[in-house]
Amino acid sequence: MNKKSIRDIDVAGKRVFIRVDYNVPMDKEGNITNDTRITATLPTLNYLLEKGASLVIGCHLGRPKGQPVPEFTVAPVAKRLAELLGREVKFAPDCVGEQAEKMSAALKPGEVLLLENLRYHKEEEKNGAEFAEKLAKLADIGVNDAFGVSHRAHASVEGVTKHLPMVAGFLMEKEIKFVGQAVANPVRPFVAIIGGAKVSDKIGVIENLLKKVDTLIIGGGMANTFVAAQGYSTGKSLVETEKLDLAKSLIVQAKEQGVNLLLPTDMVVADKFAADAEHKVVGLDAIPDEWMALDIGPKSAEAFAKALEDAKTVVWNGPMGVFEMDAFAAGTKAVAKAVADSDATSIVGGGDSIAALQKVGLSDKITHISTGGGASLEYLEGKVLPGIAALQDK
Ligand SMILES: Nc1ncnc2c1ncn2[C@@H]1O[C@H](COP(=O)(O)OP(=O)(O)O)[C@@H](O)[C@H]1O
Ligand SMILES: O=C(OP(=O)(O)O)[C@H](O)COP(=O)(O)O
Repeated sequence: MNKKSIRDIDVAGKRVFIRVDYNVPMDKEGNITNDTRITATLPTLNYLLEKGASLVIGCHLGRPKGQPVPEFTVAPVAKRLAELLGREVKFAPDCVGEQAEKMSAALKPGEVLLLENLRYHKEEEKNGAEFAEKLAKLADIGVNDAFGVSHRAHASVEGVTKHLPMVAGFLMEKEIKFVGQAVANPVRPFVAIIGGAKVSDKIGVIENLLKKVDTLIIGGGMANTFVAAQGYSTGKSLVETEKLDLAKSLIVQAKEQGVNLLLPTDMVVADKFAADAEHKVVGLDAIPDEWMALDIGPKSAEAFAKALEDAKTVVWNGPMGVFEMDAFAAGTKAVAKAVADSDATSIVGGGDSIAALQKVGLSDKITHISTGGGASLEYLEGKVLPGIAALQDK
């Protein structure tokens, strides 16, 4: 890596601003259901603390759209982080401003301060210069250990580096190495699997992925837009109507480029978005008007698993269905098992994808679990991620 890391800087007695990706899955009561994204940063945090730094940690949770929405407070993260570090984690109720400045100025070596959700301010996602400057005031040096957010040119990821020199943490270094290696010269057949719910965000990467992979499997919420694009009626399923033309064009591009594009041929549909919903398996031409597709069906799962049998490189982001509810977890489970059983080099990324893998107990069968979903897809596309580009050169 041609970027500086925390090994290249002296942090003794300094306040270090660390951007992390603690966008962890939570249940309705606000309990963290998977803390991989927190534990993955512990080597960086412990190293800096041992070297005599104090830490000002910035993160986001969900998409509160620039408002202080209580549901998205990172207070539960502060509690879990304190347990994992075995030391007190102070909490600043606003990530910028007088109180945050006072709290960060009072930090002694070895002390840790977690800032409230950065996305409570709209300037974070807009990469506002003033906001970035306010964040920079909180520390002497910056560290980016948030690979999962490095595809976002946000203030705490990109803008802040104009006021605070920023270097890579150990997690960032590891992600760049593993994701980069696997996709630089992939052993073929190379299969990418895309699912999940962030359709408008991630459908854009497919065009470039088609130039790299031999097979592309699409499931989860992402598949519904492709199903609708083929002319089927999708009832109340999650569909990005603005992306229907793009989906149609991607189906054509896959054919032209000789990529084996696998879309679901059957679905598990439900009468509501709930764990106790009435549900059944239907063909694509039989999705009832008032129902929604919440998982791929068994025939699709079988076809996807078959396509993974002889894969040599697999990159996967986004669950095949609403795996958090048992009735809609079978598709994700089947694909996870097929990836685990193959002898491919496998990279599975994304907060919910990691949680899905752990739920089915197959995490240790994956070559690299990446903390970034969208970030690893964009890295795989060959894009320069703004959060990485902004780090100090060696
Ligand atoms: N058919 C579907 N309809 C609605 N939501 C879905 C569907 N399939 C999967 N999901 C949801 O997608 C979410 C994960 O999407 P995403 O954030 O893109 O993945 P990741 O966090 O792994 O990057 C999960 O919470 C899952 O419930
Ligand atoms: O969860 C994340 O991405 P992912 O769902 O692609 O893994 C990151 O925290 C980025 O979040 P964002 O997609 O709301 O910018």
